[in-house]
Amino acid sequence: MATAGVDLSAFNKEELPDTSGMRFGIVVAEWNEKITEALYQGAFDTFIATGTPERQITRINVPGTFELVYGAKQLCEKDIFDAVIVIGNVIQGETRHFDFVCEGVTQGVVDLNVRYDTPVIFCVLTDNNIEQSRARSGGKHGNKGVECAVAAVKMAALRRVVH
Ligand SMILES: Nc1c(NC[C@H](O)[C@H](O)[C@H](O)CO)[nH]c(=O)[nH]c1=O
Ligand SMILES: CC(=O)[C@@H](O)COP(=O)(O)O
Repeated sequence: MATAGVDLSAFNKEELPDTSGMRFGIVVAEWNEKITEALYQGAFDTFIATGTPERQITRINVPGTFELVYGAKQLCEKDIFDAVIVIGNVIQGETRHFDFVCEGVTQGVVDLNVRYDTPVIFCVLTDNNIEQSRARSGGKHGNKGVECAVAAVKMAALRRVVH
């Protein structure tokens, strides 16, 4: 099912656990910052809405999506977060660079989820154009940052159950 027809911002707070005792890390790419800042705000607001104290949300910035993996690795190494979200926006240009950035961050996040006990949530928009990015960062399809924060909360709760 594609994003079209899905509201990425839709969630029922009552169906989520209280996050007052949880800590979340958010790694934000500076490339396409208008998009990544909107994604970050969606994620941050969702954590606050589910009860996370602001002091328990840690943000770090990296230059671009390709560096998200290194940033998330630094947070995972601390082993203090219930979940980490990586936020990026990759937009197709004239060359195949798009493919390699997307492949690199995708495989890197997979590797982090295998190597560390901290769920790393993939909040990377990989779009053909800026219009698609706008639509998924608070536009007609909602905000993927919200969707990914909900995923982070659910995975954090799962991690506590299985521990
Ligand atoms: N074109 C985009 C990039 N490119 C930069 C890379 O992510 C990386 O920072 C560079 O190759 C140095 O390692 N990054 C994005 O986040 N979005 C793009 O559209
Ligand atoms: C994803 C990218 O790195 C890309 O936007 C860069 O653009 P180009 O392929 O035209 O160099």
